Amino acid sequence: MVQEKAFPVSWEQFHRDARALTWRLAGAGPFEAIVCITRGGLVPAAVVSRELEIRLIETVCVASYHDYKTQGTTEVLKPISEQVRHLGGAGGKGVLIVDDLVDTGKTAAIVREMLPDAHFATVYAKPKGRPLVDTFVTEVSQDTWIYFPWDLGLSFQPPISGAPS
Ligand SMILES: O=P(O)(O)OC[C@H]1O[C@H](OP(=O)(O)OP(=O)(O)O)[C@H](O)[C@@H]1O
Ligand code: HPA
Ligand SMILES: [Mg+2]
Repeated sequence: MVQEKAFPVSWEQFHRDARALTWRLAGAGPFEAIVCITRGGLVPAAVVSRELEIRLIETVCVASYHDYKTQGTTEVLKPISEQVRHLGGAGGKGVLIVDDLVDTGKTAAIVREMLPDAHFATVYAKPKGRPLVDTFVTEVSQDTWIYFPWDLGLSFQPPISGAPS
């Protein structure tokens, strides 16, 4: 899909939104562990784990967008450890899965299958992936590209009215 709109997020805004996610999750627990979907889930998982005082953190390593904005085959580079898979029964009850966003929902569908009873949380959601998420903070349209602070740098911005003369 052509991404027509841009949604740039600063570190401060991301921190605020990740905290807002934690407020929404407060009544959904208790959670014994967090499974963070790398790499995008690492930053919100750090904030959520701090706020909910969860110290058992596991990763599931999934790569889907190999080129900028272009989705390729979704690869699971590292699965969820047996220790965490067996918490609270085989389905993952009491486990919180965290990612930065859900877009098409492909990544979320793969990880959900690993732990069907876990609670799935993202900071941002696009309409296609939204049904796969239990808790999120902000929805953006499908044709919006979210620019995360760890992918950005300071650069010249042309005036909104057009290119500079
Ligand atoms: O809903 P989807 O269409 O599957 O897209 C969402 C996923 O895409 C991004 O990860 P990416 O594969 O770019 O890897 P990264 O987290 O290492 O940046 C993002 O962090 C989500 O995990
Ligand atoms: O909108 C997005 N922004 C950053 N990474 C992404 N991966 C899938 N969709 C997005
Ligand atoms: Mg990711």
